[in-house]
Amino acid sequence: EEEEMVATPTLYERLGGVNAISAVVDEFIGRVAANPDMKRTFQPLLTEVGEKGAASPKLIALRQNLIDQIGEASGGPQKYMGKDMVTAHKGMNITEVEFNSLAGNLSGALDKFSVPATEKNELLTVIGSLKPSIVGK
Ligand code: HEM
Repeated sequence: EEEEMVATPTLYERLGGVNAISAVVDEFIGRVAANPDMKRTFQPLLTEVGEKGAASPKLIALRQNLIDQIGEASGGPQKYMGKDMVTAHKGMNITEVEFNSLAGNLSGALDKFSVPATEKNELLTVIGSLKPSIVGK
């Protein structure tokens, strides 16, 4: 009898690769920008985007960092080159309420693209695991 060697697709592949992840990140950023809970911490970024629009270097860097971070964390070829999560959020004193509000924006972005529950929960679990490095730093 022949043995079938079928590789289990990575979360990255099941999400649809870099194009699908980029679309989710763009939707996520739009939701975060419109979320009143995010105003406190994201004001400097929002101000720069107000001045420079889509050419804002902060916005461009954050978008790329998020694509790389989600790509790498889900098993894709990307390499996250941003700050570690503690350093990136140091001094912000991010609360659990703010963290959960942002996670809700990611969840909404995944729903917008009809990402199935299995993949959605896997990604939210990966992101949720970063909470101790982000809240209260
Ligand atoms: C799991 C959840 C989160 C992830 C994966 C995440 C990821 C990131 C990444 C990759 C950066 C860029 C780091 C760099 O510049 O090298 C960043 C910056 C930042 N994060 Fe988060 N973050 C999360 C949660 C939060 C929350 C809950 C808040 C606020 C309520 C927040 C506020 C910020 C702000 C204000 C910046 C700086 C943006 C700028 O460049 O102006 N983050 N985050």
